[in-house]
Order: sequence, then structure tokens, then C-alpha cells
Amino acid sequence: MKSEHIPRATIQRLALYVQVLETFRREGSEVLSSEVLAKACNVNPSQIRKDLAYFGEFGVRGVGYFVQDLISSIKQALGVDRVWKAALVGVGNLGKALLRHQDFPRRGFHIVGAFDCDPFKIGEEVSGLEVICSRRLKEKVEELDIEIGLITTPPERAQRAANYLVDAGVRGIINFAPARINVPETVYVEYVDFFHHLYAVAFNLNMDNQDR
Ligand SMILES: NC(=O)c1ccc[n+]([C@@H]2O[C@H](COP(=O)([O-])OP(=O)(O)OC[C@H]3O[C@@H](n4cnc5c(N)ncnc54)[C@H](O)[C@@H]3O)[C@@H](O)[C@H]2O)c1
Repeated sequence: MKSEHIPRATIQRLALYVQVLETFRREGSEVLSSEVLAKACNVNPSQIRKDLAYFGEFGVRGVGYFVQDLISSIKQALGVDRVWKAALVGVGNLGKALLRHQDFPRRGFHIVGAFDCDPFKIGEEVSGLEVICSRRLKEKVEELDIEIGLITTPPERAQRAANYLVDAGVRGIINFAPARINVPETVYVEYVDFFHHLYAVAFNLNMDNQDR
């Protein structure tokens, strides 16, 4: 892999390529031309070549990409060809839905700890996991080898949840709560908020309506 900085947009496109390639694989395709892959991903073929070039040489001139090989190579490049253990903090509506979602283990992300601060929830079982008091995060992160934290608390509690995770040694956080969190530079945070997508759709519909 080249040591230069890989843009975030490239990482996001690589995830998209895997998603599209897996669909082709399910449908029985073994080889794909770069044009077909590019069209399905809604990018141009040179963009795909540029993105893949960060990680090595892929594809055969005049043939295209071998679907399974490319999926394996991209997953290896992204570091998702292994199991990652995660903790979820905030076992409410969203937290429970994520805990019950079968795609996490299927894709190599095992949520092995569920934490909450509500005494009525502590001890409850959700999707085979006992809800544990968030004060015990540090102990459990060490015991269970947890590397990723998912925050699904109310926004005003997200910083506290992040503090628990950082203090426990977690270096990767996905924050589903609509709040920015402060963490040390060594901790990587991703924010997920479907309202951002709804805003984008609403904005575009609004623009279309104004053009009519
Ligand atoms: N990212 C998205 O697209 C998206 C979608 C829906 C909801 N959300 C957000 O997800 C969050 C959860 O929503 P919900 O409907 O599940 O809320 P909820 O009230 O049902 O659940 C929140 C849970 O967090 C727990 N909690 C509070 N403080 C805590 C702390 N310090 N440590 C551990 N647990 C703590 C509460 O006891 C509760 O069980 C909210 O911030 C909401 O805005 C995001």
C-alpha cells in the first residue's frame, strides 16, 4: 500500500465498490469490465482505477476485474477482512435495533458489549447480551478486547459516553447522537445522522420546485 494519505472520499468509494461487487457476485458474475463496474457505482472508470491504485494493481487489461479477488483485496486494504469487536453505549430504541441487526456480525463487526446507565435497563438481556453499567466499560473493554465504540445515547449524554470509551482505551468511535464530541487526536470519530440525508433530499426537491 502506498504510504501517502488516502482521501476519505476514496475510502467511502471503496466501501461502495465492495457493496456493488457483492451484488454482482450474488448474481453470479465472476468478471466485470471496468465500465460495467463504474456505471453500477455511478463513477467513471478512471476514478475506480485511481482509487484502487492506492493499494496496488488490479484488473486485467481487456478482461476487467475478477469479482471475488477484487472484493477480497479491497476488504484487506480497508482492514475489514478480520473480526472487529465493538461496544454499544445507550441501549434505547436505536441501540436495541443495532444490537439486533444481523448485518454487524455478518460483516465482521461483533457487538460484544451493551452499556447503559439506566438502572432499570442494567441486567436486561438484548440480543443475547446482558446490559452492563457504563461505569464498567473500562473493565469490559479490556476483558472483551473491544476496539470500536458505538454511541447511541441522547445527544446531551454523548460526550460522557465518549469519555467512558476513550478512558477505556477505545480508539474508534461511531457517534449516532446528533452532537459533536471532543476526543484526543489519537481517537478516530465518525458521525452518522440520517437527517443529513433527509436535508439533502429536501434541499434538492426544494430547488426542483423553485425551477418549475
Ligand atoms: N444517527 C441517526 O441517524 C439517528 C437515528 C435515530 C436516532 N438517533 C439518535 O440516537 C440516539 C438514541 O436515540 P433513541 O431513540 O434510541 O433514544 P433512547 O432514549 O431510546 O435511548 C437512549 C439510551 O441511552 C441511555 N443513556 C443515556 N445516557 C447514557 C450514558 N451516559 N451512558 C450510557 N447510556 C446512556 C439511556 O438510558 C437510554 O437507554 C439519540 O441521540 C437520537 O437522536 C440517531
